[in-house]
Amino acid sequence: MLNKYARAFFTRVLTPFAAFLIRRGVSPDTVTLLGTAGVMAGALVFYPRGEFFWGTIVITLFVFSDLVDGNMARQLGRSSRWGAFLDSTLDRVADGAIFGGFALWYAGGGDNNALCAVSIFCLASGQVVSYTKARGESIGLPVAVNGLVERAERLVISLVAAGLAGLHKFGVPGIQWLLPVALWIVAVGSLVTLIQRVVTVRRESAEADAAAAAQNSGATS
Ligand SMILES: CCCCCCCC/C=C\CCCCCCCC(=O)OC[C@H](COP(=O)(O)O[C@@H]1[C@H](O)[C@H](OP(=O)(O)O)[C@@H](O)[C@H](O)[C@H]1O)OC(=O)CCCCCCC/C=C\CCCCCCCC
Ligand SMILES: Nc1ccn([C@@H]2O[C@H](COP(=O)(O)O)[C@@H](O)[C@H]2O)c(=O)n1
Ligand SMILES: [Mg+2]
Ligand SMILES: [Mg+2]
Repeated sequence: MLNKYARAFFTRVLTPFAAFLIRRGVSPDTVTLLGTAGVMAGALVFYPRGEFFWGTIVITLFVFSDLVDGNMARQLGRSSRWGAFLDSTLDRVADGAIFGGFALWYAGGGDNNALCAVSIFCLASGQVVSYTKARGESIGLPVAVNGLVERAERLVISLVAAGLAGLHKFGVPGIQWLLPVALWIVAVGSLVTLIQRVVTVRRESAEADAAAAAQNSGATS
C-alpha cells in the first residue's frame, strides 16, 4: 500500500537530493552500500542496548537511501540488473539488522523471551515474504500480489513504534508498550502476507502449467 501510494510523493521530495548526489559524482551503488551500513549501525549499536529513540533516528536518516539509490539510477538512465540485485540483497541485510537488534534487546536487557521470539519471527517471516516474490518471479510467474504488509509497512510500523517507545527513557510515561504491539502487528501481518503470496504463486503456477500442457498437447496432435 505505501509502496503504491507513498512512493510517488517520496520520489518528488527526494529527486533534488538524488540529483545533488549525482552532481557530486556519487554513484547509486555507493548510496545503496552506505545506506545499508548506516541502518545496520543504528540497529546493532543502539537497539541491543534499549536505545530505541537514537537507534530509530540513525536508521531513519539512512533508510531513505533505499529510495534515493533507485531514483539516482533512473535519473542517470543507468538502472541495471546488478543494481536491482544489490538493492534487494542489501534490503534483506538491513531488515535482518533491525529485527535482529530488537531480538538482541529482548534476549538481554529487555529480558522477555516471548518478544525475543516475536522479533525473530518478524525477521524470518519478512525474509521469506520477500523470497516468495523473488523466487516466484525467477520461475517466470508474475506474482501479481503484494499483500497486506510489504517491506515499507514492516519498516514504518516498527520504526515509528520503536522511536516513540524510545521516548520512555526521556521520561514520557506509558509509551514503551508501543514496540511490543508493533512487533506483534508486523508478525501477524507478515504471516498473512506470506499466505497471500503463496496462494497466488500456487494459483499462477497451476495456470501456467495447465497452459504449457495444453500447448504441448496441441503441438503433438
Ligand atoms: C518523537 C519522534 C520519535 C520518532 C522518530 C522516528 C520516526 C521514524 C519513523 C519512520 C521512519 C520510517 C521510514 C521508513 C521508510 C521506508 C523507506 C523504504 O526503505 O522503503 C523501501 C520500500 C521498498 O523499496 P524497494 O523496491 O527497493 O524494495 C523491494 C522490497 O523490499 C520488496 O520487499 P517485500 O515487500 O517483497 O518484502 C522486495 O521483494 C524487493 O526485493 C525489494 O527490492 O520503498 C517503498 O516501499 C516506497 C514507499 C516508501 C514509503 C515510506 C513511507 C514513510 C512514511 C512515513 C514516515 C514518517 C513517519 C513519521 C512518524 C512520526 C512519528 C512520531
Ligand atoms: N544501486 C542501485 C540501486 C537501485 N537500482 C535500480 O533501482 C531499482 C530500485 O528502485 P528503488 O526506488 O526501489 O530504490 C532497482 O530495481 C534497480 O533497477 C540500481 O540500478 N542501482
Ligand atoms: Mg533502493
Ligand atoms: Mg530496496
